[in-house]
Amino acid sequence: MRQPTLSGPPVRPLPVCASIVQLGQRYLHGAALRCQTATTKSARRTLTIRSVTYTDKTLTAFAVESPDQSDEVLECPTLRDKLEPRPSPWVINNNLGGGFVSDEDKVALSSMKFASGSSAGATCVGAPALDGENGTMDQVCVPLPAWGIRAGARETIYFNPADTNVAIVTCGGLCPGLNDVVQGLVRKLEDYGVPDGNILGIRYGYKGFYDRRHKPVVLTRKVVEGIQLAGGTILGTSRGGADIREIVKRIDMWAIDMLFVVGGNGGNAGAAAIQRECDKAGVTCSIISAPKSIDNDILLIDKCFGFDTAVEEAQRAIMAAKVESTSAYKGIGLVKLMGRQSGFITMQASMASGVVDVCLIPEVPFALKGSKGLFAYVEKVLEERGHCVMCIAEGAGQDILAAGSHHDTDLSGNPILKDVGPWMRGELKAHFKDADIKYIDPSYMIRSTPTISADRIYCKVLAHNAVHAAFAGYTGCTVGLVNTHYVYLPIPVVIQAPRKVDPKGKTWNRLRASIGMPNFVEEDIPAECRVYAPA
Ligand SMILES: Nc1ncnc2c1ncn2[C@@H]1O[C@H](COP(=O)(O)OP(=O)(O)O)[C@@H](O)[C@H]1O
Ligand SMILES: O=P(O)(O)OC[C@H]1O[C@](O)(COP(=O)(O)O)[C@@H](O)[C@@H]1O
Repeated sequence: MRQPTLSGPPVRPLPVCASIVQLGQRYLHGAALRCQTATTKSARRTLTIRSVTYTDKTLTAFAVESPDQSDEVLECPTLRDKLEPRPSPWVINNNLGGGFVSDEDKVALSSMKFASGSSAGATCVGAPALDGENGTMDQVCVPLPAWGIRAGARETIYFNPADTNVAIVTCGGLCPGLNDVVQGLVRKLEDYGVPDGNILGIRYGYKGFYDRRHKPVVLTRKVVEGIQLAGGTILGTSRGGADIREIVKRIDMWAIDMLFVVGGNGGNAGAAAIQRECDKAGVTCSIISAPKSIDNDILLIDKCFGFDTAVEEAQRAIMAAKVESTSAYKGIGLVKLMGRQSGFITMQASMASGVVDVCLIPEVPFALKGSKGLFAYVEKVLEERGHCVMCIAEGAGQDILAAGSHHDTDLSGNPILKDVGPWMRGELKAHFKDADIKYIDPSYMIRSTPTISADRIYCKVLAHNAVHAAFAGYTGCTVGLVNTHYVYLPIPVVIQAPRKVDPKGKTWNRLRASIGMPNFVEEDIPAECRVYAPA
């Protein structure tokens, strides 16, 4: 495995405060970044943190300090020293009677205390601070403080709503819930008192800031009425084209006070870069993100919006595969789902369905041939059950089908993978001559659907909390659900690497146990302990 390369100034060990892990050029921030931690405002410390590059095969987990031993908070930067404090418009009725969140409120970033590293699913127990010199390179343990900032409406705000100009942009691939978030942002901004005409929707992603063909549109409560009922994004989205200096020029020119970015790892890297450029150029604009990823690959947060909808929608394809495969002699139903480097949709959709026999994800390598290989197992399933349902993530098996070949990248720098679905169908056909193989690829159908109720609520709360964050004067900050509580997190912390399924974790283990699936490579688990050992 490739070793990390370090950049930035000489490093001293950091007891708290995350290090920035970069994935190749895509997340290259250049200089070392800074983040702040504090127990109290007076004790606020600024720590220089270094830049580290890991391979995208590395699993990143957080070594969170124990809440009973530390008061340290993972702080977000603020613009407060440049702004005038003023009372929230809801002070008069104590926020409709619900009260306000204090800046001193905090949420524990970890709700687990493992007895030891041998507890099921334990990660980073007793891990020394990150880096490649310590620990394995399979998992990087990034140290984090015990607490995060609690999200929500503050009693003191730092922008005058009547004079506030706002921009909203959606970036990257589609995901259910984009319209819900846009609607939630606009409604909450108007609730604060931002006037009609002051909220701009940027068209087709970041490039909409400066592409003359796509002028921004004005968003009002009326414009966003009912948009949550449709999939996609009314603003449009795109990959690539994030010219940060041009974007900051427009932010300055249009006197934008708040920018809301609805994006994934890439869009958030862009948001972090915009925040740094604003800082450098002396432009006072609060940059807040709502983390979006259908792959569910944002670190630290419980899940991304739209993920539950995607899992739900995937059921239709999996059920079709079940029906097709059971209706044929030696039927194999093969479903490919999205997931470039993270197999969350495939794993959870397989688990939910109760009909999947084989689940393949990018995080878990497999061999096709040999006594412990995939085909030997499918043979056994066909013999015993008469049919086989397989669910495969788009990033699975790339080490076999793309071995030695070069990956092109899309406009945002994401690898364009070899298409595992048709490849797997071909391999199955060649091996199982008399099997009836039906292949289903519902990828874009899944990402373009409107949200189910749970996601609809999640999107609203994320959007509302994003608006509260901006009015509270935070910047460079994202909103996420952590252990079921809403938290403000510094953007660089959650985009250090894509979040991945832990092959040794409980969720993957639970799936394997429930579908009775072995690993398809030699493994160090004793034979008698394997869930299923093909002869
Ligand atoms: N490291 C980066 N710095 C600045 N902008 C970036 C970076 N990575 C991606 N972007 C921009 O963010 C936008 C969305 O990125 P992309 O990877 O396509 O989707 P997502 O936000 O869903 O991960 C694109 O316009 C892309 O150019
Ligand atoms: O064809 P597109 O639009 O480039 O998208 C394909 C990719 O987008 C995703 O749906 C999500 O990607 P992002 O999070 O980068 O937007 C991946 O699962 C998939 O590999």
